[in-house]
Amino acid sequence: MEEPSTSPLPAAFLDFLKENGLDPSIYSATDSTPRYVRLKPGYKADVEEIEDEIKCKLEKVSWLPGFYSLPPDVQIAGSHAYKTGKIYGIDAASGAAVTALDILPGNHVLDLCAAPGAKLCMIVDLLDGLGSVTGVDVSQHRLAACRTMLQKYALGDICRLFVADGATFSLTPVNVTSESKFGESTLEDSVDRLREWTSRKSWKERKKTAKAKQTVSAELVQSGQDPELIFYGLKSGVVGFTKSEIYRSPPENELLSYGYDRVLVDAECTHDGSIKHIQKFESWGWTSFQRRVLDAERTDNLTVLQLRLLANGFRLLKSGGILVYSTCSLTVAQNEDVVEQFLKDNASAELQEIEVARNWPCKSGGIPKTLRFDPLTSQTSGLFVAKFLKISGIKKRESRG
Ligand SMILES: C[S@@+](CC[C@H](N)C(=O)[O-])C[C@H]1O[C@@H](n2cnc3c(N)ncnc32)[C@H](O)[C@@H]1O
Repeated sequence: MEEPSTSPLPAAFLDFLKENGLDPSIYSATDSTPRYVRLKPGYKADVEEIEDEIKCKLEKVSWLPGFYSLPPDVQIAGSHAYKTGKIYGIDAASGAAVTALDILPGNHVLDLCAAPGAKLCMIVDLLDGLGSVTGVDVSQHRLAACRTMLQKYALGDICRLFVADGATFSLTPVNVTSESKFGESTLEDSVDRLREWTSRKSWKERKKTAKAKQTVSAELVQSGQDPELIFYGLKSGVVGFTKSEIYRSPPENELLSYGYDRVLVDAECTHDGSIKHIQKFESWGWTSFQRRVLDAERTDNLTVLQLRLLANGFRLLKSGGILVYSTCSLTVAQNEDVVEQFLKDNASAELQEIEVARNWPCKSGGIPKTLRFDPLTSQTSGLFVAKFLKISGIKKRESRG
């Protein structure tokens, strides 16, 4: 039996903070950190009604359009507004990371670590029905939760979701090369074109799922396995295409023209910036916390994964496109060190100032232009954010003189 913790922060976590040079006082305001909701566009007129229902005022977040804060103890999950998708819970720092992407309607966006999907929903809202979103996650059950969320908020139309390893995912956005795709196919395969997505599975698929359930490791996609398309909306560019057209990986040089306009790499991390996540271990057990968060070998593997995710997301970005890298860890190893190594490896990556961040309540990261949100400074969950532009290598050398 584990000893119940008396301190708000367990000793093991304090050691972790010390080892990583992080000041524990950033968590001192955790109990008063508000919770945040985003109002689905089009429901502004319903704010008063929502306030009446949850018996609490929705305070506008002055620096983030569409966001409202609530006292931390207010429950929204049972409310009609939540159940009908008028509001959804998303931390303001997460909203900031999505805002940094400068999304424009019509953009083709890749979300490389998409589940459970709060940021993906916000991305879809910002696209206003134009463009597409490709969500990728290695975890089947987490991505299934993302699919449920898209359906609940009626946001699935322009989305497709793949269970895949984001470090090797290679599919380009839909529609961009649609003419050439159709051009390559023959009349014979018109019968194989994908129809509207349905949750009803064919006998073959049911058999495959049942088999996968027998193996625990099958829940996470294995490296080298084909991406599994688990959802697509009517306007996501999948309907009417054949599988081979959708699964076509273009040559590397085509990516500069036909890659994604925007890529979000909200990478897997130790989640140490999210005290809510850390506190879950109170019930899960601090022994598993040691194993799942603090283990040095796991952290080393994580930083390798983060760099691979970032590099692959950037590879899939078109020239002139924007990538945002974020983690809810506050360690230098998972943030600034990853960014530094990535910039060394990628001559066409230019770290960008996040212009809209001028009035955001956050600090600069250890590398100029990067940002750090923490509970004390920002009244949000902890988050690191870095924004990159993809330029041509030649231009970068010129601009450095
Ligand atoms: C910080 S969470 C993402 C949160 C999500 N962006 C959101 O806003 O709800 C990190 C995610 O990365 C996923 N992940 C871990 N390894 C991955 C990999 N190799 N490829 C893709 N996703 C991965 C995890 O399953 C997890 O869902």
